[in-house]
Amino acid sequence: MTFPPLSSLLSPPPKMTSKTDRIIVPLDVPTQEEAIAKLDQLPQVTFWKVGLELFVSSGAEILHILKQREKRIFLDLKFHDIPNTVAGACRAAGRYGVDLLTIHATGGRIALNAAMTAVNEGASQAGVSPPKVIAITLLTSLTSRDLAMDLKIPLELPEYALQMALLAKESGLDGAVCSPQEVGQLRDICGDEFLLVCPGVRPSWAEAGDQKRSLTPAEAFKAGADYLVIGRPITAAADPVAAWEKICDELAVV
Ligand SMILES: O=C(O)c1cc(=O)[nH]c(=O)n1[C@@H]1O[C@H](COP(=O)(O)O)[C@@H](O)[C@H]1O
Repeated sequence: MTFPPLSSLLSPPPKMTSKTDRIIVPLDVPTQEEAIAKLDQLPQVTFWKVGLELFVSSGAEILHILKQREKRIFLDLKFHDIPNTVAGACRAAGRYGVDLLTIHATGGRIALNAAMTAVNEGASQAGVSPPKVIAITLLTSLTSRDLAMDLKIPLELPEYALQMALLAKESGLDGAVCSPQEVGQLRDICGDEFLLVCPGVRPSWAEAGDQKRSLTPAEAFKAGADYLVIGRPITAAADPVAAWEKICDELAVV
């Protein structure tokens, strides 16, 4: 008799979860104290992202704090290195018992394979569920011009993002990170089981900032995103609670 993986018991699949539980808010702050202040300010947020700024400045303790509060955790460290180094980092990250972990697809097939093996080893050593591992396709701050002129990639941007997602899928990853502008195409081609997480989401009333390929939250879900990452429109708003509620209200009517 086979049992479902523990991770699927802990985190219901996106299609069974409300849209607001599928919004991930990043803790893009320089100190643990500021991160805790955000958690206190927005207790209704169920899924938080810990990224490079907070993890490099404050370490892993914030992960334990989030677990104590029964939050889901996206550990967004965007690993990008040779296979041996990526595997070592993934083995360590697999021990934390987080829900999502990022790695750059451009690390290549061998690094992606090694990441999956290592994350499972780390999780089983620690007796926790392994995170879903998702690949960065093309950062949402980049434009078609950047791709062609600076990165010298001779593909149209949507085609490049798709190829990176397919590489991740063939390498056994659980999903990909993409902009909302590419998510529809990736959903059609990669299928319903492939997890698609979209940052670069902007309500119509929010500043774009450094995000270059945005859609609104409603448009991003409609196009096929499983999860949205929405930061500054909420966290940098004059009233973050009001901004969160406004986004939830806008999603409730679509
Ligand atoms: O992996 C990510 O989460 C990520 C990938 C990407 O392509 N673009 C992107 O913006 N992100 C992250 O998503 C968050 C977006 O934050 P805001 O631009 O403030 O909404 C940041 O924490 C980024 O690090």
